Amino acid sequence: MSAQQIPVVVLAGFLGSGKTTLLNHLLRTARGTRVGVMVNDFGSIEIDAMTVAGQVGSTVSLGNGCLCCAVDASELDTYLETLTRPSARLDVIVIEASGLAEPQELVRMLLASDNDRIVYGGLVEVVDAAEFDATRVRHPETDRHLGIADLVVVNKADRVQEDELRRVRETVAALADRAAVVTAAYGRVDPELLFDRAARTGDPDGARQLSFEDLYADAYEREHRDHPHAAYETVSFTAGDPLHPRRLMDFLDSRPEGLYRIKGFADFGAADPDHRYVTHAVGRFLRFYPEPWPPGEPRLSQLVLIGAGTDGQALLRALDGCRVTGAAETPEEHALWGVLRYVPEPREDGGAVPGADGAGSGYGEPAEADPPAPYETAAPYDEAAPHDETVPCDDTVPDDEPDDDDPYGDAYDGRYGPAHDAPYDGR
Ligand SMILES: Nc1nc2c(ncn2[C@@H]2O[C@H](COP(=O)(O)OP(=O)(O)OP(=O)(O)O)[C@@H](O)[C@H]2O)c(=O)[nH]1
Repeated sequence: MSAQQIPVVVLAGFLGSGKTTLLNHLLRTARGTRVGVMVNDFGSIEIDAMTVAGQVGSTVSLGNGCLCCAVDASELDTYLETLTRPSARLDVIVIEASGLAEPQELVRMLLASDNDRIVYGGLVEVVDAAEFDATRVRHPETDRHLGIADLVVVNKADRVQEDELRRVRETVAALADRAAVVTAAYGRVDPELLFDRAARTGDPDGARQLSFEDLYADAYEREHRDHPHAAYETVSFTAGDPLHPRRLMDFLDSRPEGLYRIKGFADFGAADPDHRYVTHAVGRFLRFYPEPWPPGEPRLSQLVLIGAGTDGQALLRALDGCRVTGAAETPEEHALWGVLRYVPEPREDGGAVPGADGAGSGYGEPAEADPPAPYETAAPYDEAAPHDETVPCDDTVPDDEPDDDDPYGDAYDGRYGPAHDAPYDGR
Protein backbone atom coordinates (compact mmCIF):
# COMPACT_ATOMS: atom_id res chain seq x y z
CA MET A 1 0.00 0.00 0.00
CA SER A 2 1.22 3.43 -0.78
CA ALA A 3 2.57 5.18 2.29
CA GLN A 4 0.05 7.98 2.10
CA GLN A 5 -3.03 5.84 1.84
CA ILE A 6 -5.09 5.50 4.97
CA PRO A 7 -6.98 2.25 5.40
CA VAL A 8 -10.70 2.74 5.95
CA VAL A 9 -12.26 -0.04 8.00
CA VAL A 10 -16.04 -0.48 8.00
CA LEU A 11 -17.53 -1.71 11.26
CA ALA A 12 -20.98 -3.19 10.78
CA GLY A 13 -23.40 -5.41 12.66
CA PHE A 14 -26.98 -5.37 13.81
CA LEU A 15 -28.33 -3.09 16.52
CA GLY A 16 -26.79 -3.78 19.87
CA SER A 17 -24.25 -6.34 18.61
CA GLY A 18 -21.43 -4.34 20.19
CA LYS A 19 -20.01 -2.12 17.43
CA THR A 20 -19.57 0.95 19.62
CA THR A 21 -18.10 -1.17 22.40
CA LEU A 22 -15.55 -2.59 19.95
CA LEU A 23 -14.82 0.84 18.54
CA ASN A 24 -14.22 2.24 22.00
CA HIS A 25 -11.93 -0.67 22.75
CA LEU A 26 -9.94 0.10 19.59
CA LEU A 27 -9.69 3.74 20.58
CA ARG A 28 -8.56 2.93 24.11
CA THR A 29 -5.91 0.47 23.01
CA ALA A 30 -4.67 2.10 19.80
CA ARG A 31 -1.77 3.68 21.71
CA GLY A 32 -0.29 6.35 19.51
CA THR A 33 -2.08 5.17 16.38
CA ARG A 34 -4.26 8.00 15.24
CA VAL A 35 -7.72 6.65 14.56
CA GLY A 36 -10.26 8.76 12.73
CA VAL A 37 -13.85 7.83 13.37
CA MET A 38 -17.03 8.31 11.43
CA VAL A 39 -20.07 7.50 13.46
CA ASN A 40 -23.52 7.68 12.05
CA ASP A 41 -26.22 7.99 14.59
CA PHE A 42 -29.55 6.62 13.82
CA GLY A 43 -32.05 9.08 15.18
CA SER A 44 -31.45 12.37 16.83
CA ILE A 45 -29.68 11.32 20.03
CA GLU A 46 -25.99 11.19 19.31
CA ILE A 47 -25.12 8.72 22.00
CA ASP A 48 -22.55 6.99 19.84
CA ALA A 49 -20.82 10.23 18.95
CA MET A 50 -20.71 11.29 22.58
CA THR A 51 -19.29 7.95 23.57
CA VAL A 52 -16.37 8.30 21.22
CA ALA A 53 -15.97 12.06 21.45
CA GLY A 54 -12.93 13.12 23.41
CA GLN A 55 -11.08 9.94 22.69
CA VAL A 56 -9.85 10.92 19.25
CA GLY A 57 -9.04 14.23 17.74
CA SER A 58 -11.02 13.81 14.55
CA THR A 59 -14.46 12.55 15.28
CA VAL A 60 -17.07 13.24 12.71
CA SER A 61 -20.63 12.46 13.48
CA LEU A 62 -22.81 12.25 10.45
CA GLY A 63 -25.73 12.76 12.78
CA ASN A 64 -28.41 12.57 10.14
CA GLY A 65 -29.58 9.02 10.17
CA CYS A 66 -28.43 5.97 8.36
CA LEU A 67 -25.15 6.60 6.62
CA CYS A 68 -25.78 4.37 3.67
CA CYS A 69 -29.27 5.58 3.07
CA ALA A 70 -29.07 9.21 4.03
CA VAL A 71 -25.63 10.21 2.91
CA ASP A 72 -24.74 10.01 -0.71
CA ALA A 73 -21.29 9.33 -2.05
CA SER A 74 -20.37 12.99 -2.37
CA GLU A 75 -21.10 13.58 1.34
CA LEU A 76 -19.08 10.56 2.33
CA ASP A 77 -16.25 12.00 0.28
CA THR A 78 -16.60 15.32 2.10
CA TYR A 79 -16.14 13.63 5.45
CA LEU A 80 -13.29 11.53 4.12
CA GLU A 81 -11.71 14.69 2.77
CA THR A 82 -11.79 16.18 6.28
CA LEU A 83 -10.35 13.11 7.92
CA THR A 84 -7.62 12.55 5.35
CA ARG A 85 -6.23 16.08 5.45
CA PRO A 86 -2.50 15.68 6.02
CA SER A 87 -2.80 17.90 9.09
CA ALA A 88 -5.05 15.28 10.74
CA ARG A 89 -2.17 12.78 10.46
CA LEU A 90 -4.51 9.83 10.80
CA ASP A 91 -3.25 6.28 10.46
CA VAL A 92 -6.60 4.59 10.02
CA ILE A 93 -10.24 5.55 9.68
CA VAL A 94 -13.03 3.45 11.13
CA ILE A 95 -16.60 3.97 9.96
CA GLU A 96 -19.22 2.58 12.28
CA ALA A 97 -22.18 1.78 10.09
CA SER A 98 -25.66 2.07 11.47
CA GLY A 99 -27.09 -1.21 12.70
CA LEU A 100 -29.66 -0.80 9.97
CA ALA A 101 -27.26 0.00 7.17
CA GLU A 102 -26.49 -2.22 4.23
CA PRO A 103 -22.74 -2.66 4.59
CA GLN A 104 -22.13 -3.49 0.96
CA GLU A 105 -23.49 -0.07 -0.04
CA LEU A 106 -20.95 1.56 2.20
CA VAL A 107 -18.14 -0.60 0.84
CA ARG A 108 -19.20 0.26 -2.69
CA MET A 109 -19.18 3.95 -1.88
CA LEU A 110 -15.70 3.69 -0.44
CA LEU A 111 -14.37 1.82 -3.41
CA ALA A 112 -15.86 4.35 -5.77
CA SER A 113 -14.48 7.27 -3.76
CA ASP A 114 -12.40 9.87 -5.56
CA ASN A 115 -10.17 10.24 -2.55
CA ASP A 116 -6.80 8.79 -3.48
CA ARG A 117 -5.53 9.08 0.08
CA ILE A 118 -7.67 6.17 1.26
CA VAL A 119 -7.60 2.46 0.65
CA TYR A 120 -10.27 -0.02 1.63
CA GLY A 121 -9.36 -1.59 4.96
CA GLY A 122 -11.98 -4.33 5.26
CA LEU A 123 -15.51 -4.95 6.41
CA VAL A 124 -15.69 -6.07 10.03
CA GLU A 125 -19.06 -7.55 10.97
CA VAL A 126 -19.91 -7.77 14.68
CA VAL A 127 -22.29 -10.54 15.73
CA ASP A 128 -24.04 -10.93 19.09
CA ALA A 129 -23.38 -14.55 20.07
CA ALA A 130 -26.28 -14.62 22.50
CA GLU A 131 -28.79 -13.24 20.01
CA PHE A 132 -27.44 -14.84 16.87
CA ASP A 133 -30.34 -17.22 16.14
CA ALA A 134 -32.97 -14.61 16.95
CA THR A 135 -31.20 -12.00 14.81
CA ARG A 136 -31.14 -14.37 11.85
CA VAL A 137 -34.87 -14.90 12.19
CA ARG A 138 -35.61 -11.19 12.50
CA HIS A 139 -33.09 -10.15 9.87
CA PRO A 140 -32.64 -12.86 7.23
CA GLU A 141 -30.14 -10.53 5.54
CA THR A 142 -27.71 -11.41 8.34
CA ASP A 143 -26.47 -14.37 6.31
CA ARG A 144 -25.77 -12.15 3.31
CA HIS A 145 -23.92 -9.63 5.45
CA LEU A 146 -21.73 -12.39 6.86
CA GLY A 147 -21.09 -13.63 3.35
CA ILE A 148 -19.44 -10.35 2.37
CA ALA A 149 -17.53 -9.68 5.60
CA ASP A 150 -13.75 -9.77 5.66
CA LEU A 151 -13.60 -10.35 9.41
CA VAL A 152 -16.40 -11.46 11.73
CA VAL A 153 -16.21 -10.78 15.45
CA VAL A 154 -18.53 -13.11 17.36
CA ASN A 155 -19.04 -10.81 20.32
CA LYS A 156 -20.63 -11.25 23.77
CA ALA A 157 -18.80 -14.53 24.23
CA ASP A 158 -19.27 -14.00 27.96
CA ARG A 159 -23.02 -14.35 27.58
CA VAL A 160 -23.08 -17.91 26.20
CA GLN A 161 -21.80 -21.29 27.29
CA GLU A 162 -18.72 -22.69 25.60
CA ASP A 163 -20.68 -25.24 23.53
CA GLU A 164 -23.09 -22.62 22.34
CA LEU A 165 -20.24 -20.28 21.45
CA ARG A 166 -18.62 -23.03 19.41
CA ARG A 167 -21.88 -23.75 17.60
CA VAL A 168 -22.43 -20.06 16.77
CA ARG A 169 -18.85 -19.69 15.65
CA GLU A 170 -19.13 -22.70 13.34
CA THR A 171 -22.40 -21.46 11.87
CA VAL A 172 -20.87 -18.02 11.31
CA ALA A 173 -17.76 -19.53 9.73
CA ALA A 174 -19.91 -21.57 7.34
CA LEU A 175 -21.80 -18.43 6.31
CA ALA A 176 -18.78 -16.18 6.20
CA ASP A 177 -17.22 -17.58 3.05
CA ARG A 178 -13.63 -18.00 4.17
CA ALA A 179 -13.56 -14.78 6.18
CA ALA A 180 -11.59 -14.73 9.42
CA VAL A 181 -13.83 -15.37 12.44
CA VAL A 182 -12.81 -14.45 15.99
CA THR A 183 -14.72 -14.60 19.25
CA ALA A 184 -14.57 -11.76 21.76
CA ALA A 185 -16.14 -10.34 24.88
CA TYR A 186 -16.85 -6.61 24.99
CA GLY A 187 -15.29 -6.22 21.56
CA ARG A 188 -11.81 -6.90 22.84
CA VAL A 189 -9.99 -7.77 19.65
CA ASP A 190 -6.38 -6.90 19.20
CA PRO A 191 -6.28 -3.69 17.13
CA GLU A 192 -3.37 -5.14 15.16
CA LEU A 193 -5.78 -7.58 13.62
CA LEU A 194 -7.57 -4.67 11.99
CA PHE A 195 -4.80 -2.20 11.28
CA ASP A 196 -1.12 -1.55 11.83
CA ARG A 197 -0.11 0.30 14.91
CA ALA A 198 1.81 3.36 13.82
CA ALA A 199 5.55 3.43 14.34
CA ARG A 200 6.31 7.07 14.79
CA THR A 201 10.03 7.15 14.69
CA GLY A 202 11.37 10.60 14.24
CA ASP A 203 7.94 11.93 14.99
CA PRO A 204 7.57 14.19 18.00
CA ASP A 205 4.76 11.87 19.10
CA GLY A 206 7.19 8.94 19.12
CA ALA A 207 9.04 10.01 22.25
CA ARG A 208 6.45 11.98 24.07
CA GLN A 209 5.35 12.16 27.63
CA LEU A 210 2.77 9.70 28.81
CA SER A 211 -0.55 11.04 27.70
CA PHE A 212 -3.90 10.72 29.33
CA GLU A 213 -4.66 8.14 26.65
CA ASP A 214 -1.66 6.01 27.72
CA LEU A 215 -2.64 6.15 31.36
CA TYR A 216 -6.20 5.33 30.50
CA ALA A 217 -5.09 2.41 28.31
CA ASP A 218 -2.82 1.11 31.08
CA ALA A 219 -5.65 1.17 33.57
CA TYR A 220 -7.95 -0.48 31.06
CA GLU A 221 -5.46 -3.22 30.28
CA ARG A 222 -4.83 -3.89 33.97
CA GLU A 223 -8.53 -4.14 34.56
CA HIS A 224 -9.00 -6.58 31.70
CA ARG A 225 -5.79 -8.55 32.00
CA ASP A 226 -7.63 -11.73 32.91
CA HIS A 227 -9.99 -11.55 29.98
CA PRO A 228 -8.63 -13.21 26.86
CA HIS A 229 -8.32 -11.13 23.74
CA ALA A 230 -9.52 -12.53 20.45
CA ALA A 231 -6.65 -14.61 19.07
CA TYR A 232 -5.03 -14.25 15.69
CA GLU A 233 -1.79 -15.44 14.12
CA THR A 234 0.84 -13.52 12.24
CA VAL A 235 3.47 -15.16 10.09
CA SER A 236 6.23 -13.48 8.13
CA PHE A 237 7.60 -14.73 4.85
CA THR A 238 10.88 -13.61 3.36
CA ALA A 239 12.37 -14.90 0.09
CA GLY A 240 15.58 -14.01 -1.65
CA ASP A 241 14.34 -15.64 -4.86
CA PRO A 242 11.74 -13.77 -6.89
CA LEU A 243 8.13 -14.90 -6.69
CA HIS A 244 6.40 -16.25 -9.76
CA PRO A 245 3.47 -13.86 -10.34
CA ARG A 246 1.12 -16.55 -11.53
CA ARG A 247 1.85 -18.83 -8.62
CA LEU A 248 1.43 -15.98 -6.17
CA MET A 249 -1.94 -15.19 -7.75
CA ASP A 250 -2.87 -18.88 -7.45
CA PHE A 251 -2.02 -18.68 -3.76
CA LEU A 252 -4.03 -15.50 -3.29
CA ASP A 253 -6.90 -16.80 -5.33
CA SER A 254 -7.22 -19.91 -3.21
CA ARG A 255 -6.94 -17.78 -0.08
CA PRO A 256 -7.10 -20.16 2.88
CA GLU A 257 -9.97 -19.76 5.28
CA GLY A 258 -9.31 -17.25 8.03
CA LEU A 259 -6.53 -15.36 6.23
CA TYR A 260 -7.53 -11.75 6.81
CA ARG A 261 -4.68 -9.47 5.85
CA ILE A 262 -1.53 -9.65 3.74
CA LYS A 263 0.95 -6.81 3.57
CA GLY A 264 4.48 -6.35 2.37
CA PHE A 265 6.47 -6.36 -0.86
CA ALA A 266 6.72 -8.86 -3.69
CA ASP A 267 9.67 -9.16 -6.04
CA PHE A 268 8.65 -10.60 -9.40
CA GLY A 269 12.21 -10.78 -10.69
CA ALA A 270 12.59 -10.86 -14.46
CA ALA A 271 8.85 -10.29 -14.96
CA ASP A 272 9.45 -6.71 -13.77
CA PRO A 273 13.01 -6.10 -12.67
CA ASP A 274 12.45 -2.38 -12.10
CA HIS A 275 9.71 -2.48 -9.48
CA ARG A 276 8.81 -4.07 -6.24
CA TYR A 277 5.10 -4.60 -5.66
CA VAL A 278 3.68 -3.25 -2.44
CA THR A 279 1.01 -5.81 -1.58
CA HIS A 280 -2.16 -4.98 0.35
CA ALA A 281 -4.89 -7.58 0.80
CA VAL A 282 -7.73 -7.46 3.25
CA GLY A 283 -10.38 -10.13 2.96
CA ARG A 284 -11.47 -10.15 -0.65
CA PHE A 285 -9.75 -6.89 -1.52
CA LEU A 286 -6.35 -6.97 -3.14
CA ARG A 287 -4.14 -4.25 -4.56
CA PHE A 288 -0.57 -4.18 -5.77
CA TYR A 289 1.31 -0.88 -5.94
CA PRO A 290 4.47 -1.12 -8.03
CA GLU A 291 7.19 1.25 -6.99
CA PRO A 292 10.80 1.56 -8.14
CA TRP A 293 13.24 -0.47 -6.10
CA PRO A 294 14.93 1.88 -3.69
CA PRO A 295 18.62 2.16 -4.61
CA GLY A 296 20.73 -0.34 -2.71
CA GLU A 297 17.71 -2.21 -1.37
CA PRO A 298 18.20 -6.01 -1.41
CA ARG A 299 15.85 -7.77 -3.82
CA LEU A 300 13.64 -9.58 -1.33
CA SER A 301 9.99 -10.46 -1.09
CA GLN A 302 8.66 -9.81 2.38
CA LEU A 303 5.08 -10.56 3.25
CA VAL A 304 3.25 -10.58 6.57
CA LEU A 305 0.09 -12.66 6.80
CA ILE A 306 -2.47 -12.13 9.53
CA GLY A 307 -5.37 -14.46 10.13
CA ALA A 308 -7.53 -16.28 12.62
CA GLY A 309 -7.58 -20.06 12.69
CA THR A 310 -5.01 -20.24 9.91
CA ASP A 311 -2.18 -22.76 9.68
CA GLY A 312 0.87 -20.51 9.60
CA GLN A 313 3.30 -23.22 8.54
CA ALA A 314 1.04 -24.28 5.68
CA LEU A 315 0.84 -20.64 4.53
CA LEU A 316 4.61 -20.36 4.56
CA ARG A 317 4.98 -23.63 2.65
CA ALA A 318 2.48 -22.44 0.06
CA LEU A 319 4.35 -19.16 -0.36
CA ASP A 320 7.61 -21.03 -0.57
CA GLY A 321 6.15 -22.86 -3.56
CA CYS A 322 5.69 -19.49 -5.31
CA ARG A 323 9.44 -18.91 -5.46
CA VAL A 324 11.23 -19.04 -8.82
CA THR A 325 14.03 -21.47 -8.17
CA GLY A 326 15.73 -21.90 -11.54
CA ALA A 327 16.38 -20.15 -14.83
CA ALA A 328 13.97 -22.54 -16.58
CA GLU A 329 11.15 -21.16 -14.44
CA THR A 330 11.85 -17.50 -15.14
CA PRO A 331 8.47 -15.82 -15.65
CA GLU A 332 7.98 -14.04 -18.92
CA GLU A 333 6.51 -10.54 -18.93
CA HIS A 334 2.97 -11.77 -19.65
CA ALA A 335 3.00 -13.82 -16.46
CA LEU A 336 2.52 -10.51 -14.69
CA TRP A 337 -0.85 -9.72 -16.24
CA GLY A 338 -2.79 -11.51 -13.50
CA VAL A 339 -1.07 -9.23 -10.96
CA LEU A 340 -1.54 -6.08 -13.04
CA ARG A 341 -5.30 -6.44 -12.85
CA TYR A 342 -4.91 -5.43 -9.21
CA VAL A 343 -2.74 -2.40 -9.85
CA PRO A 344 -4.73 0.85 -9.67
CA GLU A 345 -4.35 3.02 -12.70
CA PRO A 346 -2.17 6.11 -12.50
CA ARG A 347 -3.97 9.23 -11.46
CA GLU A 348 -5.43 11.19 -14.34
CA ASP A 349 -3.54 14.31 -13.39
CA GLY A 350 -0.35 12.36 -13.89
CA GLY A 351 0.55 13.09 -10.30
CA ALA A 352 2.65 10.60 -8.50
CA VAL A 353 1.51 8.95 -5.33
CA PRO A 354 4.55 8.62 -3.13
CA GLY A 355 5.55 5.08 -2.44
CA ALA A 356 6.61 3.59 0.86
CA ASP A 357 10.08 5.03 0.42
CA GLY A 358 8.72 8.47 -0.29
CA ALA A 359 9.65 8.26 -3.96
CA GLY A 360 6.97 8.91 -6.52
CA SER A 361 5.61 5.75 -8.07
CA GLY A 362 2.97 7.31 -10.29
CA TYR A 363 0.30 4.89 -9.14
CA GLY A 364 -2.86 6.06 -7.46
CA GLU A 365 -6.36 4.79 -7.02
CA PRO A 366 -8.44 4.09 -10.11
CA ALA A 367 -9.60 7.24 -11.85
CA GLU A 368 -13.20 8.38 -11.48
CA ALA A 369 -14.02 7.37 -15.01
CA ASP A 370 -12.92 3.87 -14.23
CA PRO A 371 -13.95 2.93 -10.70
CA PRO A 372 -13.03 -0.50 -9.46
CA ALA A 373 -16.03 -1.95 -11.20
CA PRO A 374 -15.11 -5.61 -10.92
CA TYR A 375 -15.33 -5.39 -7.13
CA GLU A 376 -18.73 -3.87 -7.47
CA THR A 377 -19.87 -6.48 -9.93
CA ALA A 378 -18.17 -9.36 -8.18
CA ALA A 379 -20.69 -11.82 -6.84
CA PRO A 380 -20.55 -10.91 -3.15
CA TYR A 381 -21.64 -7.36 -3.89
CA ASP A 382 -24.19 -8.17 -6.52
CA GLU A 383 -27.50 -8.39 -4.77
CA ALA A 384 -29.04 -10.10 -7.76
CA ALA A 385 -26.55 -12.91 -7.67
CA PRO A 386 -25.99 -15.44 -4.93
CA HIS A 387 -22.66 -14.61 -3.36
CA ASP A 388 -20.99 -17.83 -4.37
CA GLU A 389 -21.78 -17.39 -8.02
CA THR A 390 -18.83 -17.00 -10.32
CA VAL A 391 -18.86 -13.76 -12.25
CA PRO A 392 -16.87 -13.98 -15.44
CA CYS A 393 -14.35 -11.27 -15.86
CA ASP A 394 -14.51 -8.74 -18.60
CA ASP A 395 -13.55 -10.49 -21.76
CA THR A 396 -11.68 -7.48 -23.02
CA VAL A 397 -8.95 -8.73 -20.74
CA PRO A 398 -6.66 -10.88 -22.78
CA ASP A 399 -5.40 -14.14 -21.42
CA ASP A 400 -1.90 -13.83 -20.19
CA GLU A 401 -1.07 -16.92 -22.15
CA PRO A 402 -2.80 -18.45 -25.12
CA ASP A 403 -3.52 -21.82 -23.49
CA ASP A 404 -7.10 -22.62 -22.58
CA ASP A 405 -6.59 -23.60 -18.98
CA ASP A 406 -5.03 -20.36 -17.89
CA PRO A 407 -6.72 -19.46 -14.60
CA TYR A 408 -6.32 -15.70 -15.14
CA GLY A 409 -7.85 -15.56 -18.54
CA ASP A 410 -11.49 -15.06 -19.40
CA ALA A 411 -12.70 -17.49 -16.77
CA TYR A 412 -11.19 -15.57 -13.91
CA ASP A 413 -13.91 -14.85 -11.40
CA GLY A 414 -12.53 -11.60 -10.05
CA ARG A 415 -12.86 -12.79 -6.48
CA TYR A 416 -10.52 -10.16 -5.19
CA GLY A 417 -12.06 -7.42 -7.24
CA PRO A 418 -9.48 -6.26 -9.75
CA ALA A 419 -8.59 -2.60 -9.76
CA HIS A 420 -9.66 -2.17 -13.35
CA ASP A 421 -10.75 -4.16 -16.35
CA ALA A 422 -7.68 -4.12 -18.52
CA PRO A 423 -4.16 -5.12 -17.68
CA TYR A 424 -2.29 -2.06 -16.61
CA ASP A 425 0.21 -1.14 -19.27
CA GLY A 426 1.32 2.31 -18.30
CA ARG A 427 4.57 1.44 -16.60
N1 LIG B 1 -22.34 -8.95 28.19
C1 LIG B 1 -21.85 -8.25 27.18
N2 LIG B 1 -22.38 -7.07 26.85
C2 LIG B 1 -21.85 -6.39 25.80
C3 LIG B 1 -20.75 -6.89 25.06
N3 LIG B 1 -20.46 -6.01 24.08
C4 LIG B 1 -21.33 -5.00 24.21
N4 LIG B 1 -22.17 -5.22 25.25
C5 LIG B 1 -23.28 -4.37 25.69
O1 LIG B 1 -24.29 -4.44 24.68
C6 LIG B 1 -24.96 -3.18 24.55
C7 LIG B 1 -24.89 -2.71 23.10
O2 LIG B 1 -23.54 -2.47 22.78
P1 LIG B 1 -23.11 -1.37 21.71
O3 LIG B 1 -21.65 -1.39 21.61
O4 LIG B 1 -23.77 -0.08 22.00
O5 LIG B 1 -23.77 -2.00 20.43
P2 LIG B 1 -23.90 -1.33 18.97
O6 LIG B 1 -23.79 -2.43 17.99
O7 LIG B 1 -23.00 -0.18 18.83
O8 LIG B 1 -25.39 -0.83 19.05
P3 LIG B 1 -26.17 0.18 18.03
O9 LIG B 1 -25.34 1.45 17.98
O10 LIG B 1 -27.48 0.35 18.69
O11 LIG B 1 -26.27 -0.51 16.72
C8 LIG B 1 -24.27 -2.24 25.53
O12 LIG B 1 -25.01 -2.22 26.71
C9 LIG B 1 -22.90 -2.91 25.78
O13 LIG B 1 -22.38 -2.62 27.05
C10 LIG B 1 -20.22 -8.16 25.44
O14 LIG B 1 -19.29 -8.71 24.82
N5 LIG B 1 -20.80 -8.79 26.50
